Order: sequence, then structure tokens, then C-alpha cells
Amino acid sequence: MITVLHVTETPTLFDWAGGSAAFERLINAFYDRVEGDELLTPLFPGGVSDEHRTHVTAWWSEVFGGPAEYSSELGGYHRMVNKHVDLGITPEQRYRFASLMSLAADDAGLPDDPEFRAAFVGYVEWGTRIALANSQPGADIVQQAPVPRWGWGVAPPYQPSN
Ligand code: HEM
Repeated sequence: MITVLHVTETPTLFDWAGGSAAFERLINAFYDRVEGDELLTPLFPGGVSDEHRTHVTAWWSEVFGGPAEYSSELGGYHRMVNKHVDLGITPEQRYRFASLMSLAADDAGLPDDPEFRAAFVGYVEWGTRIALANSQPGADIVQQAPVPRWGWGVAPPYQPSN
């Protein structure tokens, strides 16, 4: 008797989005919007540098399943978390940040299937709430933690079996 095993691998969110080039487009589109936003510009006086954009692209790529360069080259979670200390992010700024991320995903032509976008905004919601909490004066901050690796959650992409 022959048994046929059908194995379909679920792609990482990084690969599904289009890899490094897609995350570069996303982060540049996002900070282009930030630079024109009256609520967020006070947090980025003088604009958002190429270096900042490159670092944040590395963070997002790693979180979504791409190369772990933010951990190996830039200082990992510890560096990211300390960048937010004492920024005093307001709930309005958090919400604006999250909204602009969703719009930037459209600007950058990221996949717009409901499964990908649900996972994407799930991470945005999670990350922005953590950033807000960590940015408050006197916040009790976890200094060392792994960079998260985000997944599809309950709805991976629908892949017909034949
Ligand atoms: C999903 C949520 C977020 C992620 C993944 C994220 C990621 C990062 C990373 C990786 C850095 C450090 C870049 C480097 O290594 O040089 C950073 C810095 C920064 N983030 Fe966030 N962030 C998030 C939410 C927010 C929010 C909600 C705000 C404000 C509304 C914010 C404001 C900033 C600012 C102002 C810096 C620069 C600080 C400095 O260089 O002095 N972030 N962010």
C-alpha cells in the first residue's frame, strides 16, 4: 500500500509580504507619512533619518520571520525598548501610529488578503501598546527579552491542497 503525504508549508509573514524589499517600502512609506503628521512629528524632531528607517526595517523583518539582523547586529530587544523610554507616548499618538501603519501597508503594496492584514494589524496593535506602556515616565520595563517572532494566528493563508 502506498501512502501519499501532502505537506504544505505555511510561509512566513516575511516571505508572504515580499521579503526585504517589501519591508523597506513599508517602513519608508510609514515614516514619509509620519513626517507629515502633526501628532507624530514632535516625537521625531528634524525628521526620520535613513539610519532610523534602516534599523526599524531590520526590526520588522526579524519579527515577521526574516533575517535576525536586529538581534545579531543592532542590540536586539534591549536596544529597541530603550529607544522608547520616557517618550511619553499618548493614546492619541499610539492610535495615529497604528493607523498610519495600516495605510502605509497599502502605500507599499503589501498583500491585502484578510489573513495577512489581520496578522499584520495584530502585531501593530500589540507592539504599539507595549511601546506606549514602556514610554511612560517611571515605567517598569523588561530590559531583556527575545525579539518576538510573529505568526499567522488563527488564520494562515488558504492554500488549496491541489
Ligand atoms: C509596533 C510598534 C512599534 C515598533 C515595532 C517600534 C520599533 C522601534 C524600533 C526598532 C526603534 C529603534 C530603532 C533603532 O534601533 O535605532 C524605535 C524607535 C522609536 N520609536 Fe518605535 N516602535 C513602535 C511603536 C512606537 C510608537 C507607538 C511610537 C510613538 C507614537 C514610537 C516612537 C519611536 C521613536 C520616537 C523612536 C526613536 C527614538 C530615538 O531614536 O531617540 N514607536 N521604534
